[in-house]
Amino acid sequence: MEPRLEVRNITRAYGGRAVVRDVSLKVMPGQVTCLLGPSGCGKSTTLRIIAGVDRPDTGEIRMDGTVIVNQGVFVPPEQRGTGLMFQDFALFPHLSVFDNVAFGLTGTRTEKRLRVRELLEKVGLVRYMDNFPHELSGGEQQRVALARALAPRPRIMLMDEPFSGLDNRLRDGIRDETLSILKDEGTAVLLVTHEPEEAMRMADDIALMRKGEIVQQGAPYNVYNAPVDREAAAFFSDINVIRGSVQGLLTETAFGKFMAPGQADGANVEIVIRPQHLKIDFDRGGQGPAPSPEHGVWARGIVERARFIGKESLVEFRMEFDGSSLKATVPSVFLPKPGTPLWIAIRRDRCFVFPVTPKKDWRRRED
Ligand SMILES: Nc1ncnc2c1ncn2[C@@H]1O[C@H](COP(=O)(O)OP(=O)(O)OP(=O)(O)O)[C@@H](O)[C@H]1O
Repeated sequence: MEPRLEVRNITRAYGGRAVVRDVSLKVMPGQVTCLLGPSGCGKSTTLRIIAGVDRPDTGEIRMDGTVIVNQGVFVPPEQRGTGLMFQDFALFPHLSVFDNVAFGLTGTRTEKRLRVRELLEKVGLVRYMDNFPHELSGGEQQRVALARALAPRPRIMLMDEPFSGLDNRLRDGIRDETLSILKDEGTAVLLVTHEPEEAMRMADDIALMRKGEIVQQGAPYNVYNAPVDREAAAFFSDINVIRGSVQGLLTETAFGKFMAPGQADGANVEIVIRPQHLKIDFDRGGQGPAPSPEHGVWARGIVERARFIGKESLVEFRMEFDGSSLKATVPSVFLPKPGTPLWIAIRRDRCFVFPVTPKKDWRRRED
């Protein structure tokens, strides 16, 4: 199938600093693709280039196979068939809800009326048709903005952090509602967000961006469960990191041996594991549980802190073998006292082994 949108190798620099580097991505018809990454990584610039309000220095963009941007071609924004929705959704304050939604529509009066009604029914706001934006709540205004953007049946919706201005309590509901309307309309969507939870909730496909580059693109399940590197893993959740060096394709650690395929002897590696994939067991008089193929060797840690964080408990340990700290999450309420010795094992099927990279927290804003 032909992609609805295909971006090929676009780059963009401001004042000599590259903010979009060789970005390629595809959005398939009817699919929601999330461009996910920390603040400042170049997501909005990429979206602006696709919308046509900025131009790439190099690269090409195609819509349904037709070139809309390259070195010799530049289709103006209004001819691209894109719908736009931003955090600041800016309805026209002097126009009624009906006229806001009808704004970009062409056709006869009857055709326009039918389309506006259809969309206002979908977003559940027919009764506010004659009201003005200031008479609506933030969530309702958001729904009008969605109806307005969808009214001319765009080939693709470009959405830049459209939910970040909304109250936390409203946000999940509005996200789900928006997604079902987008799916119902069969619109392809490229949605920019810095929130992994939002991307996991909305996307059929996630393009993970960092420092101007797409580092991984795939289904949410794959991006979460098969991250390309430690930073990609850390972008979605807290992680634990255990270090080791490789001998004969294996890394020896306090938790036993781990496979390190493709790594040379002497290479330093990091074993990355999410807190929900640590196993905890009781001290049993200082013996701990016996090793098993699934869990490998158990290691003893001392509880430093335990907190209930809603649905699960987060327990922090100081490990006896090297004084490092590890975090484990446990479903429901499990609040051992600080100082309690417990044993920890690692789910072998859920850890990732990566070559050592310099330490950096990608959730922070990039300079
Ligand atoms: N018109 C511009 N002139 C100069 N620098 C710019 C311009 N637009 C963006 N930048 C810089 O490019 C980098 C990427 O910005 P961009 O807005 O694309 O990032 P982002 O990932 O969308 O971040 P955020 O979520 O904070 O908007 C930033 O360092 C920003 O300061």
